Amino acid sequence: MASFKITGGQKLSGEIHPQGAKNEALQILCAVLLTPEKVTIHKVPNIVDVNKLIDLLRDLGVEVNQIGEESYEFTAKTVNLDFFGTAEYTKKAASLRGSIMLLGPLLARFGKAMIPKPGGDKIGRRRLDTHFIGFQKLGAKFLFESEKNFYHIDASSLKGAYIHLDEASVTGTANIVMAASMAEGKTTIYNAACEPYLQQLCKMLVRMGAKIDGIGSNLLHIEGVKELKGTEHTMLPDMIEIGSFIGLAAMTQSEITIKNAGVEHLGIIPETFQRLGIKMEFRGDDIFIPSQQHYEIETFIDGSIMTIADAIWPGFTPDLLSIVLVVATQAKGTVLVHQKMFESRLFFVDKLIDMGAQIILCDPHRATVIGLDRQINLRGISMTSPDIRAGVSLLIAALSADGESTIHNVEQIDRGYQNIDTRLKALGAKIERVES
Ligand SMILES: CC(=O)N[C@H]1[C@@H](OP(=O)(O)OP(=O)(O)OC[C@H]2O[C@@H](n3ccc(=O)[nH]c3=O)[C@H](O)[C@@H]2O)O[C@H](CO)[C@@H](O)[C@@H]1O
Ligand SMILES: C=C(OP(=O)(O)O)C(=O)O
Repeated sequence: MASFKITGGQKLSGEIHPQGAKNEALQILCAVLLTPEKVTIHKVPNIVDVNKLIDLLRDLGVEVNQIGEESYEFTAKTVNLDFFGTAEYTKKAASLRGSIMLLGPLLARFGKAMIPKPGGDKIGRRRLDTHFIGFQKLGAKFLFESEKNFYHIDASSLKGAYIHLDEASVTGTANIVMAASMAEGKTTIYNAACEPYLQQLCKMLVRMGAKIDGIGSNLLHIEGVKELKGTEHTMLPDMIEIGSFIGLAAMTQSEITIKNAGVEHLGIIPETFQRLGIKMEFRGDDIFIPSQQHYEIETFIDGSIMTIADAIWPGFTPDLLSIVLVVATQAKGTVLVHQKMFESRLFFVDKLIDMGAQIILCDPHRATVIGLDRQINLRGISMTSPDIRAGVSLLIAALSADGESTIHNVEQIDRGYQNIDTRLKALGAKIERVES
């Protein structure tokens, strides 16, 4: 397990380039299985989860060719379905969440697929009903081997259907869209998730020959086609990284420019940080965050305490709530952070409390943060990163704190942030990676 040793209290400065979006990459990589033709993908982030998925594609027989630092060609001419039966598949597929999206394309193209219970962050219950109910509506048969935690799906042919999703699941929508893109006839998906990741996936599928209407909304109409062809795709900048960098700049009083941030795709993210009082300027497609000694959390119009809650897109993504929470610890004012989707994502606040933050964990979903307005600095401690976003929040807290901190289990952070220590060191951060 690797750790970061961090000496806090340094102001950072300079430019940072966001990586390609992790959660988009996981969808796009699975989609290469939909065609025997070559798919070229750019801005592929070099992060653990994405590299694991590329490895899995290779194991499944996909020809993988890295043609640049962040660019790959994938050709799924033949796919080795026997690999499903191997212990290696079980081990690898179970180690990340994104592997669940192998199912849709495999079902569409080969009529069968199987997967162990996927991994990903342990942030509460992460059910998969939406995925399997959707496949069943398209005519697939579904079997769950509970002793092995293994899901099997079979469909001699998929037929278009009307599907009202029980919840707007991000990966569930991606899976069903990919399966429906080659099903016979028309599929309607209502209550679809429409995060930029999904908009990007749908646009890519359309370039491959799919017929999809309603992209960007929660009502998708898909007319199945017999085959899909190759294409080229470029990932958007990672909006969660961008939000993390905005929070990092404010918390450490740093002047940072986030280059080529894809501002038009960030939805309500910049505005949410602005409501915490953080100043930023949009310079073309860059976001400039000036060094700020103080930032003051707004109240609602009636003077009541601000609540920041997650919601499905175009609401505020749950993946940035941990960052909002940590940034609020040094703001002036009070905010209620309400994590509606996941029930174990706020428990990391006990570490922030140990560092001196004023937080009341009201229940597993809600935490009230009373900002210190820099009257007291956080103090460095030793801690363990419980999940990817809490990990980065603790890193931000440690970079702003007095003294030294150690963050263990930084593999969690590496799942989603490309060379984060090296990139932050280039801005002046004091971080040392210690392998043990
Ligand atoms: C690999 C990947 O892309 N992971 C993302 C994906 O996970 P993933 O696709 O696994 O998450 P889902 O969208 O399925 O659901 C997330 C959670 O929200 C709940 N839920 C969802 C929809 C809804 O209308 N109501 C509701 O309560 C679900 O029960 C679940 O607990 O989307 C999540 C929600 O944006 C993000 O946190 C994850 O980073
Ligand atoms: C929860 C996340 O990832 P995953 O779904 O891969 O666990 C995340 O990216 O914040």
